[in-house]
Amino acid sequence: MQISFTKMQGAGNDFVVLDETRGPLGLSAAQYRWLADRHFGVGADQILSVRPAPQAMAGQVDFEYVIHNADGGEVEQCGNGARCFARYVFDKGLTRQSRLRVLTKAGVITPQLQPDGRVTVNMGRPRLAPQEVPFDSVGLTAQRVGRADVWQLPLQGVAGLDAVQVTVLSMGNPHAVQRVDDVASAPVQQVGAAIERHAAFPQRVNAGFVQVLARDRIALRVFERGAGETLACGTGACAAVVAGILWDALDSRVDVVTRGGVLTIEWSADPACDVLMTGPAETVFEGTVCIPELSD
Ligand SMILES: N[C@H](CCC[C@H](N)C(=O)O)C(=O)O
Repeated sequence: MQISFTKMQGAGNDFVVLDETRGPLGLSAAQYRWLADRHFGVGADQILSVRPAPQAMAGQVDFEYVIHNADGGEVEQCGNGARCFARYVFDKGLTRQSRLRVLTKAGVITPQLQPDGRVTVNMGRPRLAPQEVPFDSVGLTAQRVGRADVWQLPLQGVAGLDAVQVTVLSMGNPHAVQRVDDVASAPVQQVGAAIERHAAFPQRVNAGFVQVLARDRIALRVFERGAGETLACGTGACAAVVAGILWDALDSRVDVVTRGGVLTIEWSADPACDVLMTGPAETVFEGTVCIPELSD
């Protein structure tokens, strides 16, 4: 199947963007995996599909945004992708609005294009209850740090660790966030992979590693569910700042330094309040590719 695509990146988290406004391409999980493959396909952390608003929500939302991880699995939310989504539909002339209502599996988000080229997205409120993540806490113990539960997550001797201490929350997708002294030397590959597939997370999880640099600045690395470590994770940055504020370690506006760039996250510390994320969104190149017939 010959298709056109646009390659984009937001703080180094990279995407293949597909225009499905004239109808779905009907790709299989194996074909999403092929598109994401950095050797046999195009290469990306996630595949983003731009679809029209569902008929049932005409007038309530402007577009539907569907996300697949590099492993081919569909997921609820992607923050860096949301900024690229907004940049894409505006630059392609699919909208003349600079503020959009975008339907995702996790609900409606509202990206806003900024005059300086960055994009601000209202990512909705954080979900803190274990069952909303989902996180199976049966048999696990937690201690309170500030206003957060910090769970003792047993590991079978991974990287010489018997356990890690994580705060667990959802930004529509699941996150387990731990504080480390130095992100550069943190065992992200080994420990991140063990957390991603830990039995306490029935739908797996994104594993964040946070170093607090100041009350308004953190460094962050994320081992993403279905993609491995990425240069940046937008929902991971939101989750890390929410956790840090609940730990009483951060103020309400935080610059998140990732390996691919800086994101700015704002949250007022009220669980009923939405999280705002601001960051870059860039088009890298346009292309066409012939996707092989691959079934799951
Ligand atoms: N790996 C994530 C989806 C992509 C999130 C990330 N790229 C972002 O910018 O939020 C998950 O499985 O929930």
